[in-house]
Amino acid sequence: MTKPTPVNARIAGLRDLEPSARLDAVCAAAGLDQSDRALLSGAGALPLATANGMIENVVGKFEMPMGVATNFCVNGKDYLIPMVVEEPSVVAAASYMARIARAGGGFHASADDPVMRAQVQVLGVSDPAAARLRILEHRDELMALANSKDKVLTGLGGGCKDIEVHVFDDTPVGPMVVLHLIVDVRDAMGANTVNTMAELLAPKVETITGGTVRLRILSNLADLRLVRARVELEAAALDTDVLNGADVAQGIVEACALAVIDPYRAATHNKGIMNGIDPVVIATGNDWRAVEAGAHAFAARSGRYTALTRWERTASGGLSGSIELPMALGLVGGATRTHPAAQAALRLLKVKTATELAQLVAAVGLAQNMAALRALATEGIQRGHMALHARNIAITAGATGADIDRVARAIVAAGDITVDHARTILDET
Ligand SMILES: CC(C)(COP(=O)([O-])OP(=O)([O-])OC[C@H]1O[C@@H](n2cnc3c(N)ncnc32)[C@H](O)[C@@H]1OP(=O)([O-])[O-])[C@@H](O)C(=O)NCCC(=O)NCCSC(=O)C[C@@](C)(O)CC(=O)[O-]
Ligand SMILES: NC(=O)C1=CN([C@@H]2O[C@H](COP(=O)(O)OP(=O)(O)OC[C@H]3O[C@@H](n4cnc5c(N)ncnc54)[C@H](OP(=O)(O)O)[C@@H]3O)[C@@H](O)[C@H]2O)C=CC1
Repeated sequence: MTKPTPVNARIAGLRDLEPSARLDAVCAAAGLDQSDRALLSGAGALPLATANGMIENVVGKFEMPMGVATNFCVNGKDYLIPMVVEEPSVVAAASYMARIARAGGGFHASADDPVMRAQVQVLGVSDPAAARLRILEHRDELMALANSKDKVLTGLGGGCKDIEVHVFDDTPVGPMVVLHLIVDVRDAMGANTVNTMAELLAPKVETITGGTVRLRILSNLADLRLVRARVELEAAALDTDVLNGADVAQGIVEACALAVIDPYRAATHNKGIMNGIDPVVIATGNDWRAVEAGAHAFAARSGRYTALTRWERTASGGLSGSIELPMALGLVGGATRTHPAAQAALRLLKVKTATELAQLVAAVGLAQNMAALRALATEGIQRGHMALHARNIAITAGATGADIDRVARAIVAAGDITVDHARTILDET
């Protein structure tokens, strides 16, 4: 078997090319063929008949831009990152921080096994404490039943691995027993897989407990499927012509401190992290609502909503950043296999397992957070963000073709990035 060519994620000057030439450069760097090139370009990427098979009452398709973040090195391997997002400056910011990080060895990531929970809610149990023990006495039998249907998953080494029972003595509807199925879903996101198992077990659970089963559904708080990424930099890596790297590092640490203690800041801080995570989740056809729900529930797990990242100074005066959060992503199942462009995005990423994809996504989230904190702690968000948003403003004002960049440059130079000003410039020419 021939070894796949390693990707070089450092494509200098990509931003200066036209989209078509950029795509050529990306495909060349990743060794993708013409059919993947066509899918990534968006042309005919999702046939209407396929879209019609994905959701209900389909009337058409809604297009979004796909960009590619450069410079990412995670666990010593380079990756080009497809990002589907409507917000300017996100792809640039991720690429920028990945460029800084790669000089120090890039990001280091690790992940738990791909284990999800499904909940089976049991009501009307007169002896919940004893019912819990009766369920645990039947643990092996319940696990065998759960694993009896999905031979593909068990054949791959996945399947139900454990059972937990949680008892809530006092709820608005009386005592409640909640069984958790702990399932290794391998390369699936796993919702359909674990839901099928939970529904299969329900009659048996009713017999064991004497209660009535109501909900049988996965939990999006995928706290057994955590992913982690970290980055470490010398302070000098953050030096610029006008900024001292040590001051920037200290500013990032101080910015993070507010997000750790204050939910008002934590919500925005975590939104910035999801700016990096969601676009990759979407590009690969994964369920971003599930990832969002898991991230925010995890951020609030102590009872107080907090930041998903931590930024600290190292002993040598450098900067270290880390992130940990649930990450339920699949390479199979859901839309990952039905959307042709999602398949092409996965080929661009060259990930072999859902766990590898999760690690990458965490690294992008960390990079995005670093970019936002770096900007916020120094010049503020508006200079870099608004300079890129200026092209949106120019389009809103009616600019087309070459006028978009011309008008954007003019409103940035004038320091008046408004639709009114863009219209004035358009009217003058
Ligand atoms: C926007 C930058 C990167 C500009 O920063 P800059 O200093 O003007 O960038 P530069 O021109 O020196 O370029 C540096 C590198 O950035 C990348 N880059 C730079 N420009 C481009 C471009 N046009 N197209 C593609 N890549 C670009 C590119 O990698 C480039 O290196 P190269 O490869 O060229 O050698 C910087 O100001 C930044 O990182 N700002 C933060 C932006 C951000 O966080 N945006 C998210 C939206 S705001 C928000 O929603 C979240 C927030 C902020 O509220 C979260 C929070 O509060 O925590
Ligand atoms: N709360 C939530 O988040 C909910 C989300 N969803 C949706 O569920 C979907 C994801 O469910 P998911 O279970 O991942 O999808 P699927 O059921 O489509 O795919 C999983 C199945 O793929 C097969 N499979 C083949 N190869 C592998 C492999 N390498 N690793 C694992 N499984 C493999 C398995 O069995 P086999 O071949 O026998 O099928 C497995 O059961 C998403 O669309 C999501 O939006 C649904 C309900 C709730």
